[in-house]
Amino acid sequence: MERVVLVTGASGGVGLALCQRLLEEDGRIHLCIACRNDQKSEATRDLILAAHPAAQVSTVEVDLGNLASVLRVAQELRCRFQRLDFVYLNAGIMPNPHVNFKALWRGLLTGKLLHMLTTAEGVMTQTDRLNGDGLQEVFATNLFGHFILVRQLESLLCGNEKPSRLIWTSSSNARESAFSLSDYQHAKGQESYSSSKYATDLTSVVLNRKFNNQGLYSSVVCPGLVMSNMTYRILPVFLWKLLMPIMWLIRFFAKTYTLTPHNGAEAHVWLFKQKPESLDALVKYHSCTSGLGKNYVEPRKMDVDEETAEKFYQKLLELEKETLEKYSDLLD
Ligand SMILES: NC(=O)C1=CN([C@@H]2O[C@H](COP(=O)(O)OP(=O)(O)OC[C@H]3O[C@@H](n4cnc5c(N)ncnc54)[C@H](OP(=O)(O)O)[C@@H]3O)[C@@H](O)[C@H]2O)C=CC1
Ligand SMILES: CC(C)=CCC[C@@H](C)[C@H]1CC[C@H]2C3=C(CC[C@]12C)[C@@]1(C)CCC(=O)[C@@H](C)[C@@H]1CC3
Repeated sequence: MERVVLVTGASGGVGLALCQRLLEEDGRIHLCIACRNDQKSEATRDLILAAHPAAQVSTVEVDLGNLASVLRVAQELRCRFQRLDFVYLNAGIMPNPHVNFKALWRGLLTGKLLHMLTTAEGVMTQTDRLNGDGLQEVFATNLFGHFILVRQLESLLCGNEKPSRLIWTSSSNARESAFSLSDYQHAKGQESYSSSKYATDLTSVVLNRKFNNQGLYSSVVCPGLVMSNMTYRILPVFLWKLLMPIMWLIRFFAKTYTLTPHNGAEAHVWLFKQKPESLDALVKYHSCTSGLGKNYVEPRKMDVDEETAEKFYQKLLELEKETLEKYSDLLD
């Protein structure tokens, strides 16, 4: 029986490249692409089929920043499939980004420039806002919508003959100092993206602890710095055009400057081929590209405190309970 693979954020960037690369690895998979609306789904499906005419590609529509939409798509997936083998939790946003060029300059003087260029630590801030569910938009889209999706799909992910896999697109921008248990949605700070990605790392660690014995394994990856819609929105186009030659040069020093979505999907594809039992739940798998363009994967231990992870998970469960009460009419 063919493996069923669900990819969120499949309409562009890393998600679309991942879909194409997965079909190059195994043309027999059933690929289910999740996009925000049916025009995007159809356009994405057509693009994928143009390169892989014999592929089995189906579509679902979900807005991960809208809990009613997440509950509806989970119900639809439960009706359509008996099992999901891989779920790539890849959709993500970084709204209203602001780059602090002075910090980069200071980084140059203090010898921290390379670290800043690869993690954006101290370089980037964002302005977040509340979404229609009354949640912080970045937390809701990058993490909580995906968390609810996973929980609603438990019957398709747990207790199968073969293990099922969750693969979260996190980031090397995930930082403990941007995250706080008392403000886990990051309403008060200006690093909502970093906080949401750290929260993703914590969630994956706990999901492994809770679900490995039911045959569900979770991993986190960082695609490296990829030029995608998300990154292009950070600076004006003319500035990116000026910076591009420098970025290609930086690649000789910074292996996480993968730059293209194809390269960025390296760790995702590598994980597709690994036995889950051989993976380390406390490791993030980074896509890397050498100066000469060779792709490879680098495992790096994550900076996560397991006690904080457990406390955060309890908070996610409380928020989940409130959500399910609010939307009880959408549940079976
Ligand atoms: N680019 C980079 O350098 C890095 C990216 N990442 C992560 O990689 C992932 C993919 O990003 P990337 O490919 O770069 O960026 P893109 O903006 O190209 O892709 C983001 C994808 O997420 C989808 N998406 C956004 N919001 C929602 C939503 N509310 N509901 C459903 N889908 C949504 C987008 O759909 P739509 O087309 O409708 O907008 C799009 O398909 C993200 O999680 C990002 O944080 C991590 C590290 C570095
Ligand atoms: C390359 C030069 C000389 C200037 C570009 C400055 C910034 C625009 C750039 C430096 C570090 C970059 C970076 C990201 C975005 C663009 C930068 C801030 C990310 C935050 C993109 C999303 C991620 O998840 C991170 C892994 C990236 C980290 C580095």
